Amino acid sequence: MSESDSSPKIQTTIETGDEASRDAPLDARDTVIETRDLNVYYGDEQALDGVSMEIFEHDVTALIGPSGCGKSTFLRCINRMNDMIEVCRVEGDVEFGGKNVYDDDVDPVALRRKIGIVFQKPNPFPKSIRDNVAYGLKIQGYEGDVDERVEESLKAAALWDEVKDQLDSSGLDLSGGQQQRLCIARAIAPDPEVILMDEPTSALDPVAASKIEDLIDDLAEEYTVIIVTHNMQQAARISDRTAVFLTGGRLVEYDDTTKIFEDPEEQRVEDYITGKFG
Ligand SMILES: Nc1ncnc2c1ncn2[C@@H]1O[C@H](COP(=O)(O)OP(=O)(O)OP(=O)(O)O)[C@@H](O)[C@H]1O
Repeated sequence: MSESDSSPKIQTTIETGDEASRDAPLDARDTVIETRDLNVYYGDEQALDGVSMEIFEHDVTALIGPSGCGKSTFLRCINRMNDMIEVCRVEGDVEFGGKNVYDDDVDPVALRRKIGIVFQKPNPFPKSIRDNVAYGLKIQGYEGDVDERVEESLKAAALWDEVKDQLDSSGLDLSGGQQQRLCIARAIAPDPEVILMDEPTSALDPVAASKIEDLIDDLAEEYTVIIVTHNMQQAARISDRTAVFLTGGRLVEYDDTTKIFEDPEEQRVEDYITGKFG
């Protein structure tokens, strides 16, 4: 059986207690993802060192830190994108909705529908706009109205008004910012719980980047968003909580974004944020 036609093994609903929403105070949000003592190696090189962290529902969580400190590695562990890197070895737990995503009975393809990912460089398929968004739906054997879902996803990605009359044109003909929103629509279509974003605006001009930032705020009404960014102003602007990774793949401080940027506990974090290194 191929990965794509196997039935979803990952739990697809998250047990939440009280009605959680973006309006809930930060300390009242439910845990969606929890890592415990996560260690990741590429061959002999350790990229993450004992990372234990909870991600909360409807949060925008920013992962910041200097180059090579393991932010992208951490992000890719959450939906098992690191499985595709042969030399990569993961130890420890990554729980999503209470289930360890590294358990043998978890289907990584089903997991990636629940935890979508958007990369730094927009990477639409060389297909029509419609087919780009419908791609995941077709793989999962979606039984609803595909065109309706494509429209909903493009609306949720703030792209519908710009492309509704050209759904059969190639996704590659769009501008960089539009291509990135198309990739966001593609991630949204299978109805995920979590959207991972790895520096989603760093390849875009400031206007296109600002549109994506606004969109992230809207997306958090519906989804949980985890974003890697090198741009500290961006982290401060758009995130609820910020995790600071430093050299050696260690999570050094994780707190409400305001606390991290205004009054961090760790001198090293203050030094990093104020530009003393990094
Ligand atoms: N595919 C890979 N094969 C081997 N080593 C890797 C691979 N990907 C990452 N690494 C190493 O793991 C460490 C962490 O890299 P990672 O890309 O996770 O850091 P990062 O904080 O996201 O960096 P950046 O901000 O530059 O994107 C680095 O030393 C990097 O060289």
